Amino acid sequence: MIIRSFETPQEVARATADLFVEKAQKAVEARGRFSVCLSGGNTAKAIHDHLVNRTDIPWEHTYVFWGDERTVPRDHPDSNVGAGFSTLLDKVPVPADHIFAIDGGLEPQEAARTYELALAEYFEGRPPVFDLVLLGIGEDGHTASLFPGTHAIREEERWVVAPYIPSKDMYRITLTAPLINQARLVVIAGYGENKAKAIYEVLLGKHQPDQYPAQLIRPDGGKLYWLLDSAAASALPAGFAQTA
Ligand SMILES: O=C1O[C@H](COP(=O)(O)O)[C@@H](O)[C@H](O)[C@H]1O
Repeated sequence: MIIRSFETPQEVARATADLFVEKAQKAVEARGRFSVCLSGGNTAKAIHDHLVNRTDIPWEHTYVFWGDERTVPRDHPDSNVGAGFSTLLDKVPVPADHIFAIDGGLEPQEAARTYELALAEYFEGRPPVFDLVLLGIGEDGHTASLFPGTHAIREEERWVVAPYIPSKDMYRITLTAPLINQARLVVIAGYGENKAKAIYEVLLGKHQPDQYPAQLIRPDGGKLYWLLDSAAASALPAGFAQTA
């Protein structure tokens, strides 16, 4: 695991975009395609702002998925898929048939099953291995839509589930930790002092994923990067995170 801290959120977004580009180029060189999973939230939007300006991404060989979605249609302001389009995919030349959106407008369990089928088809029945999974972190320690105290965090078999989230009073659709952990690279990006305590607990606290689900993210054979701004890293001991 590599933990880096940067002065500003902008630098976090730029560093994440740099890893995206590096991984995309290497994946296309090695396997002819790059499979990436996007996240939602403000952190994702800042990363997308950097990605739209890059001219060195092999978009025509890129395949796009999402790590989680809210149970709303794509044109709803809360939709992670909608935000992914408006902040990134509408602005870059990814072929439309390379985009695999979670359908938040469906009944939640059906949306989860439908996405599992889409993954099975894309990965030709083999366990999905994404080249890159981008994740955020919430101030309650959630990542993707793996929220504290929900059944999703104990899931060991399914690839996609649709838990009810009491703190949000809604269902979410989310990839599960075992699926995310098969990725070649996972990047958890976060900024803001409001996340500092959760980040400390995830990285240095007692192992209690039921309370801090981001503790479940430990890629099996791949790499994990935490990219934080100085505020998000402020509860970590000096020297714990590498500074840029
Ligand atoms: O609800 C969600 O929250 C996390 C973190 O969002 P942020 O706005 O604090 O960056 C996000 O990664 C996840 O995809 C989203 O659905």
